[in-house]
Amino acid sequence: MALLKLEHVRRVFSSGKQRVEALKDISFEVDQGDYVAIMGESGAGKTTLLNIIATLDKATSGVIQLDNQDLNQLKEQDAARFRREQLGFVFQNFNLLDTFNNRDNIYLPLVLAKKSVAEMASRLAPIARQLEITDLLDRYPSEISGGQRQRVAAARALITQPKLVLADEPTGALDSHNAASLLDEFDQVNDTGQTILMVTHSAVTASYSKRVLFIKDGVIFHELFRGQQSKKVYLKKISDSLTALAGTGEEASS
Ligand SMILES: Nc1ncnc2c1ncn2[C@@H]1O[C@H](COP(=O)(O)OP(=O)(O)OP(=O)(O)O)[C@@H](O)[C@H]1O
Repeated sequence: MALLKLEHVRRVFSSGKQRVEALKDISFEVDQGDYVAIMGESGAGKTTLLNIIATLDKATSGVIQLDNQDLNQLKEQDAARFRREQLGFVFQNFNLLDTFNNRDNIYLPLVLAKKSVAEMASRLAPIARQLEITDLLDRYPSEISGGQRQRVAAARALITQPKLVLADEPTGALDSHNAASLLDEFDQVNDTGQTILMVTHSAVTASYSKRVLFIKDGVIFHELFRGQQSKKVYLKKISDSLTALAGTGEEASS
């Protein structure tokens, strides 16, 4: 059974006479344990889609369900709690609080959920080991590298044991070495059964996923599955698909 289900999702932004149909008709399912990358050119609707799944925005029409719960029907106060308890977020710019040390940054969602210090510590230990940040926990975000900061942010996303991790350009601010090491960690996290949905512009980043959805003008234009292919072959197919995607845009506008 699908963990996340979208059916005919549409999002229209209107202000005055202007009307933008950011998402026209999006349907897809994500099973538990899947690792899905969403790609598409600027303005394709990726952020809009991620915001709707994150309950930060509502669809104009259509159905969005996580674990059979209808997200478009959530009231704002329930949505805040839903986000805290069911979702983990990893952003391009880390979004860590500079006045908190790394441990307290990671604990924050559990503090909001009123968990005990003992429980927070016992949850953190294995995650910190896996992400190789145990020795960095007493330092502040300003005292560690970008790659390490993103691993701290990943720990904060995972510590609530979310049903779904949403990552928005998680490697966008990282050099290729740090990006590769973060994505290796994501792979291991996914191997433990954690479901991940990631928006990225990078074909290399997307090649770590099990499946890529390509969005164009608010619809799903194309889909690739990694299956048993090597990462190299999968990466080539992702790059070719991006070229085809850009090509159809040029044809359409010429
Ligand atoms: N609040 C808004 N009001 C009006 N139009 C909007 C709003 N937010 C997004 N749009 C429009 O919806 C479309 C999709 O935008 P979206 O931000 O989802 O694209 P994207 O694929 O994430 O782009 P990028 O890769 O540049 O971040 C664009 O045409 C954008 O201008």
